[in-house]
This record gives sequence, structure tokens and C-alpha cells, in this order.
Amino acid sequence: MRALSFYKYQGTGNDFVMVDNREGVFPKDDLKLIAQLCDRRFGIGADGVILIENAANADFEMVYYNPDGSQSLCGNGSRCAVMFAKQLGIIADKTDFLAIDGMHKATIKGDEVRLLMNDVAGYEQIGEDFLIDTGSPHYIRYNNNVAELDMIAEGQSVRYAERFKAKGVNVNLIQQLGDAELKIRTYERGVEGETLSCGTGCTAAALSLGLKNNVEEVTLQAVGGTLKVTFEKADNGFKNIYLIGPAKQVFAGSISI
Ligand SMILES: N[C@H](CCC[C@H](N)C(=O)O)C(=O)O
Repeated sequence: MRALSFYKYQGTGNDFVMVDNREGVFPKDDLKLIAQLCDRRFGIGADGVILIENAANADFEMVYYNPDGSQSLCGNGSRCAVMFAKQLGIIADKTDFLAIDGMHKATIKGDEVRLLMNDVAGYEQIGEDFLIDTGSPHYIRYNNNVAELDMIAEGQSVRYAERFKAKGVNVNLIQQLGDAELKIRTYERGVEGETLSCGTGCTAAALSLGLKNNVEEVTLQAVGGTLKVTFEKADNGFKNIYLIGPAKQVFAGSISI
């Protein structure tokens, strides 16, 4: 057994175990360990694990794992990784870092991180619903009262449908609160449950509202807090997409692994 130092961060209630892995000692192929670290009773408890690693042509690389060990882009996790990199002294208040979907820029102002997402080229409309990939795939469904819905049942009905069951999909229930404001609940693949917020999901939801009307700045009320997304329409999709919101350290610790 050895002691693993970690930091716990959260971005609007989407929470992560953060590890400084610049020495490359974390056992990345140990998916049982990742599941255990995320377990809210037998481990630390989190929606994912994030490693900060050295990168040849970037300030750092963030490596994200869902609790089931699968990997994808994590928007809130990226924002927390940026704040963690500042805490480690790797960056000051701006950065160019590498994630699974390529390079990202981000800036820090107080406890707020402004993350440049990659451009979104295209989307699919399925009846009244939308399928938009913002670095992770998101199914968007509008509803008049998302608070009363059974998120697990609604989420699993889509996530395990024939089309999505192999690779999974994140499922977002959206309620329009105003011309440029949405309420959002998210069932996340790889967590296989509802999270209090999903950054790539909020981004996809904001873009779907941009498709429905002419806004280019959307406020999203997630269960765990408020995020803002700004964007510009492009020929076949969207560009200059920013995910903006708080990222905070909750505690630091050490766990025997
Ligand atoms: N569960 C997602 C990745 C994390 C997304 C979410 N935590 C975010 O903030 O974007 C997936 O496998 O597609």
C-alpha cells in the first residue's frame, strides 16, 4: 500500500478527485482504483478522476476518467483542472492546455474559470430533441417542468436505447426559464446517474437554444449552481464557445492505495 495525495475540487457541484501526476506514478490502467476513488462510501467520492500531467506543447495535459473508467471531455473538470494547475504553480491566470479533444485556452478571474470549448460543427435534430457533441455527446430534450421528472428513468431510457447503448450518451432535460435562461438536469454516461451539473451538457443545451432563437449568451441553472455559455453561430455549427463558471477546491487529502 502507498499513500496517494489528492485534492478535491468542484465546479457547480460536479466534483472531481484531482491528482498531480507530473511524475507519472498514478496507475492509469487500474480502473478498479478509479472506481474506488469515486465511490462515495468506500472511497473519496466524486463524479470523476482528473490527472494533471506534463505536456510537450502545452502548459499541462488533463486526463479525465469517468467513475467507470471511460474517458471523454469534461467541461467542468477542465475548469477545475485549470484552477488546480494555478494552485500547483504551473500557470498564473491564463493557459493553453491539452485535453482528450485537443488544445483549449482558459483564463482565471477570482474563482471563475472561462474555458474556450472546441468549435461544434453540426448537430442532429431528432423530432423535438437535439444531439450535439461538445467534446462529449449530449442528447437534449426540452420539458416544461424538469424538477418533477424521474431523471434516472428518463436518462436511462435514452442512454440504453438501441442507438446509444454501445457507446452511451449524456442526457439533458432542459426547461426554458426566459429568452436566454435554461434550467438543466443531466444524466451522465460513465457516471450512470444524475450529476449536479455537466459542463459539456450545459454547453450543448445553450447551443440548442441558439438554434431555436437568436441568443448567443445563455445562463444555465444547474442543480449545483449557475453556468454561463457564450458562442457565435458559424456556417454549420458554432465557434468561439466559452463555458464560464466557478471552480473551487473543497479539501486536500491522502488515501492509501
Ligand atoms: N460523463 C461525460 C464526461 C464528463 C462530462 C461532464 N462532467 C462535464 O462537465 O462535461 C461523458 O462520458 O461523456
